[in-house]
Amino acid sequence: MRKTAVNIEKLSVYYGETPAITNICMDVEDGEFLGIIGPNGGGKSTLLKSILGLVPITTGSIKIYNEKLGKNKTLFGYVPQFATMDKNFPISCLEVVLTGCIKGGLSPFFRFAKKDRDIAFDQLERVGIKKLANKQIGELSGGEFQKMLIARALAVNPKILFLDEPTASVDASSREQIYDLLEELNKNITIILVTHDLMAISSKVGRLACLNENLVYHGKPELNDNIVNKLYGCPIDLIAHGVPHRVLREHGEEK
Ligand SMILES: Nc1ncnc2c1ncn2[C@@H]1O[C@H](COP(=O)(O)OP(=O)(O)OP(=O)(O)O)[C@@H](O)[C@H]1O
Repeated sequence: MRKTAVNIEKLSVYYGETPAITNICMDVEDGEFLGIIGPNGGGKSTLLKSILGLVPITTGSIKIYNEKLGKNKTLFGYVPQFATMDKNFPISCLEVVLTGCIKGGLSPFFRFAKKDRDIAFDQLERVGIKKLANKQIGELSGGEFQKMLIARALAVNPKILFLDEPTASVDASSREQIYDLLEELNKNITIILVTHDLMAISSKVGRLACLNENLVYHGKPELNDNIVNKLYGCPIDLIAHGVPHRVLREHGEEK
């Protein structure tokens, strides 16, 4: 039987008086590829950040490999939303990946060890962009930029990789490459992916969590009308396995 990588019990997170997620109970198995979907503001990023220990839990608990949260952050790799990084910042692709190797802060004359540079090069190779190591990040395409962020997250040799909308700003071919890369990485790493990409999700992930403040659905990546309506509050075009699954009603259209 597989170990439980993440165990979430009755989790609620409030920002002040505002609930972001309420009463979430969910397990993620070791080696799983979990997709999290839901409408804007549905609490997806908050769920990721609470597992990562980046936002305080209001009530409930999270355990990582059966240990209390906070004891084992080194197990985590995190690819944040694209928009959170300034592409004009003067830093090379390799240097960004090296920041993933920093442990315990920087001193004034800090230099990366050769070992760290080797790790960074290895991770760039793993994601297929080693030749771009010395390029400034402003010169990278959207897809290359995302691969660089994945390489940075891999530099800590994580057991669980968290990604927050890694395909949001990339073209169709880069999106496919990123999903192929995640599929390959999932052979050794548990993956938890937040996405709005319903087209890809059903064919790529092992299980799906649908979040709209509450956990609306958690199970096989097969969505039906009922779940979609509960989740988004309106019909949407849903495409599963690359084939039009069904065409749902337009907004405002009568039954
Ligand atoms: N730092 C914060 N302070 C106050 N409220 C916040 C904060 N971060 C998120 N929220 C609120 O919490 C709720 C959930 O937000 P969250 O970003 O987790 O949703 P999301 O599903 O990731 O959204 P999106 O798909 O738009 O990225 C929203 O109502 C949002 O406005």
